Amino acid sequence: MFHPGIRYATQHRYKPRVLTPLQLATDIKMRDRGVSFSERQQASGSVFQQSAKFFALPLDYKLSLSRKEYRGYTPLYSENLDPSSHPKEILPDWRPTMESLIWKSLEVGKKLMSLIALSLNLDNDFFEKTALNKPEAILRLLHYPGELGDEDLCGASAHSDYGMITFLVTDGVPGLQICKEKFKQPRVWEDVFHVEGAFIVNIGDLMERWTNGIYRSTLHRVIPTGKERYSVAFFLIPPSDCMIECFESCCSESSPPRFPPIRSGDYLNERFMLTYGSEKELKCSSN
Ligand SMILES: O=C(O)CCC(=O)C(=O)O
Ligand SMILES: [Fe+2]
Repeated sequence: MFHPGIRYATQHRYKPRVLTPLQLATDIKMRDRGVSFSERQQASGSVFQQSAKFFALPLDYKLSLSRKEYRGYTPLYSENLDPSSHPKEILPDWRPTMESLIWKSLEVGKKLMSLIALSLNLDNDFFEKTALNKPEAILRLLHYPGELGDEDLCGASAHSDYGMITFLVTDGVPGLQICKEKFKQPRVWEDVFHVEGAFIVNIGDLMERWTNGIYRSTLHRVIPTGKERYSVAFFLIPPSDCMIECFESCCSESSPPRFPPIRSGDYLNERFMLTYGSEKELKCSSN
């Protein structure tokens, strides 16, 4: 069954937009969980096939799946649209392909979060019992058409992701960059190299708040290279009623909490509003 908290979104990317990461180019071995390297490659390979088929569909059809809240199709030059139904008749393999990637990514996410919990002196199942017991997850398929020409066009402007962690899979076309020292000027941008079969892992802003900056969300962006590019981002987000408050192990008298406690859903709504500009459209579900 499709988890009610899991969403997928499709997006043509061109214009600057706000979204997050600590970016570790990590090959997470799914073999441990019974998923082999080649199965994982197959899963992301068929996701890219479905993604390309989707973005090649007529615009009218894609617009019929326009974004509601943060789920659905967002056309070029807009952050205002998304789908209420799935392209099931036109792309019969769409749903199983996406669901398969979502569930596999969730398994990897749980495993990674248990290691992060240990590093913070928390029980290894801390996140599994709290933030991951009913997680929100968004799978976002991105398509960067690749034409250059307008100087203002940018793949994705500098941002950090909002949630706990993000997994990124790209088709290998360059463009993704990170800035390791986000508070220093001038910013130094480094290319993130493609590693076949690996996830790029971004730490999101909620982890930065929870850990008082011990896990820092790293600034990233996508610059246009003139080449068509596809990527898939899996955002792992705590349920909206999850309270994000500095962990005891991450603060002390000399290092007091830098961020006030906030509900995950409130934080996300704030950020989505800044990105998309309309409260009504962006309200986070509170399931
Ligand atoms: O396309 C990419 O590689 C990055 C996308 C991204 O940063 C995002 O969707 O938040
Ligand atoms: Fe991002």
